Amino acid sequence: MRQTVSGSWALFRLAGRISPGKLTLSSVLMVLQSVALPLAAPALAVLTDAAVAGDARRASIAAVLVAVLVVAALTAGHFAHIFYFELGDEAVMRLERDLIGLSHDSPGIEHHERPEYADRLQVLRTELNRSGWGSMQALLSAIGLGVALVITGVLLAELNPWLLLLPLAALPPLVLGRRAENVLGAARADAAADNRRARHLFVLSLDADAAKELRTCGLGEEVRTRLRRSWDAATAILWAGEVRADALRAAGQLAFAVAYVAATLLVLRDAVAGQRTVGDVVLVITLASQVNQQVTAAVTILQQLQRAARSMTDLAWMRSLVQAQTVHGAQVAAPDELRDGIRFDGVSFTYPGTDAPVLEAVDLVLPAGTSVAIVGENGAGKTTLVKLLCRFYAPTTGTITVDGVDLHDLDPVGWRDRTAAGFQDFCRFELLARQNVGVGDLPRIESDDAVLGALDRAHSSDVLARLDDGLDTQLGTSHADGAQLSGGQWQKLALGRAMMREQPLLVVLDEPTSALDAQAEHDLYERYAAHAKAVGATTGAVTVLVSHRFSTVRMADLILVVADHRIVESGSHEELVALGGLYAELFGIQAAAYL
Ligand SMILES: Nc1ncnc2c1ncn2[C@@H]1O[C@H](COP(=O)(O)OP(=O)(O)OP(=O)(O)O)[C@@H](O)[C@H]1O
Repeated sequence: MRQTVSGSWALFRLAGRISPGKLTLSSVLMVLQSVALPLAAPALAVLTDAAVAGDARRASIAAVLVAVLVVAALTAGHFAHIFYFELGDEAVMRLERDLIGLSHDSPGIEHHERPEYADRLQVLRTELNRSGWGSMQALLSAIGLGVALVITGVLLAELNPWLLLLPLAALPPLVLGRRAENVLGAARADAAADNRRARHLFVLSLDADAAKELRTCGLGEEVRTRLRRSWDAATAILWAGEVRADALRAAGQLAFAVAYVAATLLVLRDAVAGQRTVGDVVLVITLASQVNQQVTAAVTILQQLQRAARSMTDLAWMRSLVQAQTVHGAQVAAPDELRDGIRFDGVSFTYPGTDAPVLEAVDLVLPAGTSVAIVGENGAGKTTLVKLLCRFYAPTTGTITVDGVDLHDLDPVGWRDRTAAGFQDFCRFELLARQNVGVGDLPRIESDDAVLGALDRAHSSDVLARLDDGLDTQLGTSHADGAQLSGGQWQKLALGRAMMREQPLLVVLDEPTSALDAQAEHDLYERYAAHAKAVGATTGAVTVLVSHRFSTVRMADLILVVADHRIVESGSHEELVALGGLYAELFGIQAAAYL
């Protein structure tokens, strides 16, 4: 309950920040809508008594009042809707902007890879899409409903205090209605397998690709028979569920009907005894039916608010997780060039939320101006090493220093500006071809010379030859006239992107050539090796390459073999082959496979 209150309050404050005027106006209109009907009931009672007494003037005034209140009830909500719809839309946009900020504004990516973060993000995205302005409606309705319940309660108590028990009688239809929903949900779950099978068979029957095999195997009738059987089975389960659900709903309504009649009789008895008027009987009849609706609305609104509050709490949790990664305090600017290189001293790393260390007490030196290859079996920790170098994570223990400065004291933005990176899971930016590559160095995104140079360094210029408008070609399926690229072509552009920065201190290539064939990768890395030497000579850049292809790896100045959470071997290709250890074994296996 505390979460619901604090979450609702957070939502209310958000609406207030967006537009205090719209919030006030829609709150007033919602309260008006909610109180109009309960207030119409006593007006109706006065109208009835005046009519019975033959007091035309009084009856006319009461009739006008009833009409005004009923019109207010019908229209105030409509006008409120216009304002809270805008408020809700703006709130969703702000929350989405918050989410985007959470995704991008931290130097690390730890939160992205935590299952709890991913779960909450998934729920939040669904909730924002699904409930949207509905949460805002629930919030404002709750305010109006609260006032309406108080008014109804006072009027009922004034008639007879026992009538305050009426809201309790509205609970059986509610509880049994929920049970009915569960029964239907269970029926839908039970029918899901047959439903899925039927849908699959239906799609199969219409599918152009399947048409050939269905004909050659003579499966047309068989598919139809199975489809009918699956539909029949699913429908029978759903039908049985519907019947049970309807019976439960009817039982609930019957329970309220009994209480409703009892309440009416209670006042009717007093009226017969002359203690109450006919108008009071009309009043109880009107209010009692409203109580049923109010209790149902209250429970629905409460559930909506609980969901909205959970979303606000999740968002706050995600915000605190991301803020914990935010760097505070003075930051050292990235050096203009590397003189010594990058050192790992006793670096251990365990992914947050897990127990097993991926790296343990790693000591290594990546000398300035060298190309370094990292090899090891799947899951050995190669990408983890790269992520630490890119400063996506902090080591659990130990330090990584860049020319003697702790990587975590370096300004993260400055370090990223001097990092060029190509990853296996690259992005497919659906932009113009020039921009797709140019985003690798944002200030030069529109520079043809820079983009063409990067593509050349990435050995990827051939992709342009196949694009109708060259660098001006729109890429991607989200555009009607967007060029469709193969996986390898997208990857080549991504490689070009990684080559955009001309003065990097760190070049990282983490299996960025998985969609290319062995020869293409080999040719490419020959270029990379030349490029690495060139930038190494000017900025002392370290080029780090992760690859499973030893023909490529052997070109590196230094090869690191990762196994058992450590660097188990390091040296040049010749040194490691001569050592006769794990590298020599892995190299031998791959060389034999290519013979
Ligand atoms: N975000 C994460 N959270 C928890 N564990 C992770 C995460 N990412 C990787 N791991 C684990 O860390 C270990 C090392 O993973 P890493 O991706 O560094 O291996 P790799 O050597 O690059 O493997 P591959 O050659 O298959 O790409 C694996 O056991 C993996 O399951």
